[in-house]
Amino acid sequence: MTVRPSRSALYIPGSKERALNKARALPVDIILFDLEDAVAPDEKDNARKGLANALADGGYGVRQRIVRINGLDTQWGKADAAAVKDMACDAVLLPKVNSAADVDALAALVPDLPIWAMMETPQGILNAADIAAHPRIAGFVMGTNDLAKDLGAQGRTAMITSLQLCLLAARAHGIVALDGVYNAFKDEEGLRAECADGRAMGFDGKTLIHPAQVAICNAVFGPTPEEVDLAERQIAAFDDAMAAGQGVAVVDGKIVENLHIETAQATLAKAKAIAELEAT
Ligand SMILES: CC(C)(COP(=O)(O)OP(=O)(O)OC[C@H]1O[C@@H](n2cnc3c(N)ncnc32)[C@H](O)[C@@H]1OP(=O)(O)O)[C@@H](O)C(=O)NCCC(=O)NCCSC(=O)C[C@H](O)C(=O)O
Ligand SMILES: [Mg+2]
Repeated sequence: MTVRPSRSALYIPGSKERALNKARALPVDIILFDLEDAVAPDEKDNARKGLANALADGGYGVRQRIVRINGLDTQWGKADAAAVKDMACDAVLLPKVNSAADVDALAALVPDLPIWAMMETPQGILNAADIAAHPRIAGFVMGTNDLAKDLGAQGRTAMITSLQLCLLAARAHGIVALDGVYNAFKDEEGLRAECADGRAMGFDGKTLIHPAQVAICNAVFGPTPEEVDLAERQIAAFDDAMAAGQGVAVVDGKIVENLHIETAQATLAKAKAIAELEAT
């Protein structure tokens, strides 16, 4: 089983040279190089050029490099799409995706790169299944700030239906799903709780805005030693049960069936992939 960890995805403003440099040494799984909301209108053209140069210089190691462009309905979107084709990146992230037709429009301009979709508009959420089914889509990124704005909503509870609709769509179509950002970047306990909530919902990881958030996010979205130990014991107990002609084992007073073994194997595969990543 091949697994690519997607625990932490850090936004880096494409216009901030120091942040672009710092990211080369951060233990983050995904870098979201931003040309959209983190870049002021007057800086857009310079940010596009500076980002292309930073990516060409390299040094981002095995981290997945994803460039968030401006929407194609903005004055910068088409130039971003044209530029991203030649950038040394792994995927392109389209903001404010409303429909699969929006993905078609970018796919026509950028023929080769996988496309990720920001899920952050009411229309986009309602069309999540169609968007996730698009053959070029590789991942969803929740945009909870824009969504809260458009819904006139406040707080995590107001996001739950939208988060779950996107997760259902992502799981139905086998793509990655990343939770939204936690804006209070100095509040470690609040971040930890929201990471745990996102993981419990089924997200693969969380988007971040500051390097100080990376360690907590990686820890919460990675399997704990206890989870690895349980997975190993479940697999061993199930193997013994099968050898004895039984289809069910019992571990820690709970039944273990084939479906639990699939989860246990996924846990071990994720732990192995993280260990390999962290050894590089
Ligand atoms: C939030 C910040 C503006 C804070 O910046 P700053 O005051 O510079 O923080 P620090 O002084 O604590 O920084 C310490 C060092 O870390 C580097 N740094 C800071 N942020 C980043 C980062 N994101 N990536 C890499 N490196 C970073 C600083 O350069 C300092 O380095 P050094 O001087 O060498 O020690 C700032 O963190 C920031 O701009 N964050 C990103 C904001 C952003 O990207 N916003 C857009 C994405 S969120 C969004 O749009 C979600 C979605 O669309 C939605 O709708 O919800
Ligand atoms: Mg947004």
